[in-house]
Amino acid sequence: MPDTVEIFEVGPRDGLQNEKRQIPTAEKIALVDLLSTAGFRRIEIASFVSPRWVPQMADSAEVLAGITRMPGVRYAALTPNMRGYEGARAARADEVAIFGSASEGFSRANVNCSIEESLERFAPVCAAARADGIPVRGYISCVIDCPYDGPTDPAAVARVAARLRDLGCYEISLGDTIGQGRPETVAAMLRAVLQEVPAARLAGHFHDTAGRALANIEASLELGLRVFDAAVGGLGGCPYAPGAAGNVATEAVAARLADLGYATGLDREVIARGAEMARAMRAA
Ligand SMILES: CC(=O)SCCNC(=O)CCNC(=O)[C@H](O)C(C)(C)COP(=O)(O)OP(=O)(O)OC[C@H]1O[C@@H](n2cnc3c(N)ncnc32)[C@H](O)[C@@H]1OP(=O)(O)O
Ligand SMILES: CC(=O)CC(=O)O
Repeated sequence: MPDTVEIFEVGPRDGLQNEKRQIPTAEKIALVDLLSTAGFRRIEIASFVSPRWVPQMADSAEVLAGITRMPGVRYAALTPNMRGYEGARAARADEVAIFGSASEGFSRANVNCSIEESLERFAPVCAAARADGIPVRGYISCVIDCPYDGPTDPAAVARVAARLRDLGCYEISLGDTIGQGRPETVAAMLRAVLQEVPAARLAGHFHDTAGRALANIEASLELGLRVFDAAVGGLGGCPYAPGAAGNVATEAVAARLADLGYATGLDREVIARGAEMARAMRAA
């Protein structure tokens, strides 16, 4: 039996959030509906953040209302605070994600508060989600390098990971937001985090800015990670992380995992069509 690796598709959220053209809601829904037939178990499609900060995600409730929900697929949404959580719950997101940072500079630029203040905002979100039976995923951005503060100390990532674990996140996704990781720096960061959180509750989230995302995924596989975030067509970036190029492309991760002998359960032909659709959305 081949070892199984899950790809968590984030294209409709992380992929599209940075696109300059306001993509019509119908196009987003069509992309999600296609991806829903590819075999993903989780797809991140929405973000209940300030529409002034991220205008592209302003139609998140309409996207959640318009998709055809595929049984067995969980549709996820980012929720930075209680207001975001209430929006996601009303729109029937199947799971939510809180998103913190390992670096103070990025925390301030992205969510307008310190790391500690962001964790204070997340606490009621996690409590409410627990009461509602909605799973919460946690992100940590800038786990390797920060566009404002420079290299990130692995111990800082481990500290935030422990806090997200204590808040009840079922999984913590480690974001190399500006794609500067190398296999050796990724391994050093993971060794620190693994002191606090087991590999079974971690995911890798690599941007391909420097073309090393696949090598960084391989380094993470060696340390036991079996979930990786990716975006069809390599879409993506963060409006508050200068230099953050696209997420690692889902089709490239699926191909590399197949070459390495891992099963993903994905239909690569559907993913290829999703990648084409994503590229057309970007080119329009
Ligand atoms: C690496 C990544 O890709 S992470 C994802 C990309 N980054 C993001 O999505 C971060 C976006 N950031 C934000 O939306 C903001 O920084 C916030 C909402 C998290 C915090 O902003 P703050 O200014 O500290 O919040 P504050 O509570 O003072 O509200 C500011 C404004 O946002 C609105 N707001 C606050 N929370 C939300 C929310 N969840 N949804 C919609 N609007 C909101 C407020 O009503 C207020 O509106 P106004 O400007 O019309 O008066
Ligand atoms: C929240 C994210 O999208 C993670 C990251 O890229 O830092």
